[in-house]
Amino acid sequence: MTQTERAVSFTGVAKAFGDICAVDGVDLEIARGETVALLGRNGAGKSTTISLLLGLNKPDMGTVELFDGPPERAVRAGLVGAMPQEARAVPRITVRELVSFVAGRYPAPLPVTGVLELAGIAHLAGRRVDRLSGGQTQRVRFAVALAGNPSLLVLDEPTAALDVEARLAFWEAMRAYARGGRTVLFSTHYLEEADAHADRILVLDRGRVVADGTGEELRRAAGGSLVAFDLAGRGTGGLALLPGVRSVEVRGDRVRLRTDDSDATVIALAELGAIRGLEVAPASLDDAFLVLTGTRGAQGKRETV
Ligand SMILES: Nc1ncnc2c1ncn2[C@@H]1O[C@H](COP(=O)(O)OP(=O)(O)OP(=O)(O)O)[C@@H](O)[C@H]1O
Repeated sequence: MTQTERAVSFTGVAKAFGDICAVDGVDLEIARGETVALLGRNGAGKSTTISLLLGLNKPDMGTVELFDGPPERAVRAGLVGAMPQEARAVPRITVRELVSFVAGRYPAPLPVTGVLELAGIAHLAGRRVDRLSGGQTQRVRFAVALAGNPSLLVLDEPTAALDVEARLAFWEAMRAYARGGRTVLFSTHYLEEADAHADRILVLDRGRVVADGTGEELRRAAGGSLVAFDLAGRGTGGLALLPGVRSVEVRGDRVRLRTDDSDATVIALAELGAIRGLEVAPASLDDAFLVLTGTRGAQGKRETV
């Protein structure tokens, strides 16, 4: 990636809080125009990564760059719009006043009315920001992030507290914004959201990037298919050595094989006569996530996908 194509760059970035290594040697690059999901469990390091990216926190080691300079410079230049997880409540001002205030601090903001419409809060324009519901507050935070018409939009768990309808409207607005060539980074716990709305998914676990690719690539990296069958009294010896098999999981009398080559695995099982209750299914993204984060199967390294 050349300098001019790069929006975000982390090189060997680490950040600890006391004994807790929140971010543990992260290298990553995000190109301009990409929509990237930062996916991970609670405590994986997503918010810390985002605060380092925004220059709100300093790394103990390594370098963070936005648009090939320090984050503070990009933020000062109005290139970044953010929606941090914890928004400070500003008492007594209205939604329109807040969005206008934020827009006024950027060199080339979007029209305030347009922002309110895009964030689905035009009907709340006159309401006080400290008297909104959780979902309404979340949409105001989105409007705040959009207000300056930033080149890079950073959203920490943007759909938390949103109901189904608001969630759909949010993603539509986010995609409309991204279509204009802007770069978007959002964090989420939800695999489906990451898969549906990002060009690329970075899976973070214990402060490290353990996988980086599209949803499809993640599924493949975690082992393409699952083959299940009934043991019917036979042993499990040798199953791990069958062609394609990556892991063997036994639950009661049923075995689940994760395999890179389900055809070869099924043929080998047929030769052993182990076909009672045979089922073949593609690995789900949930499943891939559990493998990649080491919750299921042994996996500690970054998957190159
Ligand atoms: N200010 C802080 N002081 C001490 N520990 C912190 C601080 N901020 C984060 N941590 C710890 O660093 C780790 C990573 O936290 P972080 O908030 O980045 O995770 P996350 O992936 O955003 O989690 P969540 O999905 O729950 O929001 C956690 O173990 C957390 O307890």
